[in-house]
Amino acid sequence: MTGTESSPGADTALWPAPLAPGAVDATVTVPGSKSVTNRGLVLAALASEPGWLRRPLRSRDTLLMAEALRAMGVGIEETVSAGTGADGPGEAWRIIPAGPQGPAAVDVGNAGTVMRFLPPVAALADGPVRFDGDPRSHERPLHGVIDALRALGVRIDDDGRGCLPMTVHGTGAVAGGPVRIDASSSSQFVSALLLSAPRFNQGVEVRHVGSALPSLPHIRMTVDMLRGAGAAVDTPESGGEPDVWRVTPSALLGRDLVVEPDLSNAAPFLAAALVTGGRVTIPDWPERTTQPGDELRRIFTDMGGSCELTDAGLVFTGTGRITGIDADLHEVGELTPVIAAVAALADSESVLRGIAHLRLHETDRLAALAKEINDLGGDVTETEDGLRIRPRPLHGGIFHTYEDHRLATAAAVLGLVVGGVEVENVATTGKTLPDFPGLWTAMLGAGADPAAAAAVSGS
Ligand SMILES: O=C(O)C1=C[C@@H](OP(=O)(O)O)[C@@H](O)[C@H](O)C1
Ligand SMILES: C=C(OP(=O)(O)O)C(=O)O
Repeated sequence: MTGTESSPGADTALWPAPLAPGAVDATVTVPGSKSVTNRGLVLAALASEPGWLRRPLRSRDTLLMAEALRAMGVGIEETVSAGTGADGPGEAWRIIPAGPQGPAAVDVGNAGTVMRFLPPVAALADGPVRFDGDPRSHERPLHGVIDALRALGVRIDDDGRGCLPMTVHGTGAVAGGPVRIDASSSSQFVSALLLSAPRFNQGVEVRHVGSALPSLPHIRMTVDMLRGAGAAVDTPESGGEPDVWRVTPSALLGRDLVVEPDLSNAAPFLAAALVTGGRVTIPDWPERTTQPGDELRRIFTDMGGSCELTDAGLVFTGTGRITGIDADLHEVGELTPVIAAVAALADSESVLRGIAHLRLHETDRLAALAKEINDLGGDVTETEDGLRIRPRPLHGGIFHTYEDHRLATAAAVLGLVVGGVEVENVATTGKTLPDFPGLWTAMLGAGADPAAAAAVSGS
């Protein structure tokens, strides 16, 4: 497998988003979590014994992570497990730790998790590791990781902008110790340092200095998974200082981990129930999780739906009525595009706050959402830290996606109830969601007619 085989490239093809034939009523099995899969791969690669990842996400971001670890000498075998119950049947990856070794070359694509989580791993390699990726990877911030590793004694050659491309000159060991970083532009800086820290000679003490950290649930996920692999971690929530995390040096255990469904990628499917007044069931929704997507239960309930966690999974029901919200999405920023799409279809204004850092995601998500929804007749304005969305009747047209998977799924939600929405480069959803168009049309069943949407737009 390679990460590049599902690369979105500069695809300008248009996908006629299918109109919903009526109220959606479907069960949708959502593939595994990107964030859990990529943390699981890194921790397994640094462990002192082999481990398993079951039901891993197989998408561009996770295949790039696997390829990069292989390039550094880690063994990753893909098997199909025939077991029953929680551990099978299904795909399972066996990870055999080795190295890490250089020289190696890593293609990060546009995966934040790969470009941020792997430089500390490369610092432990016994040779140089070159990092490069999509053009957008040259613009996404990496200074928190670069500056921290340099402060910990690691040599890095870059062009001085705090971004890719760069080469990390691993020497086989990292001293570790205390480090201060400004992670206000991405929580992934903190997660990156913590994930490799058990293998640093002195572990690490990461102190965030700067304005508020985004995406705290993702840092909790990092801590939770580190502890699951046997690491000792002190956090602000476990009685430590605010904005300080400490990891003690230790061996990491090889785990047998079942990856939860990607709850952020459940967003468009739940939104389909909300905007069509239908019902969608997502099997295997965890009772407890660190995934930010769990907040969808509260957010989409506030927007007019209702949900119940049953033995069959999360059952989410819409009434057809959609209410605007005033919400701080600072901790759950990756949910924004789909929430913005739903808000554009609501019966009252929405204000989405606390998400200025989305300007540095796959694309400038605030600018892109405002432009694309407005081009369909909407009224979206950018605020200093988010979006103000005043619902207006929308019409069909091309929705550009800027190689951003979440822009494409947001457009599909609009297309359920707005005739003639055409989504540019829907293949970009492959960053985290394999075969999104297939899952989407299966959800809509036989009644969905993509041609109808294409006909309305005159394409
Ligand atoms: O650690 C992770 O797995 C992620 C952290 C968040 O990044 P930021 O803190 O950069 O927003 C999130 O948006 C991203 O999709 C995944
Ligand atoms: C911001 C995201 O991804 P990344 O891991 O590339 O930062 C995202 O998936 O919404």
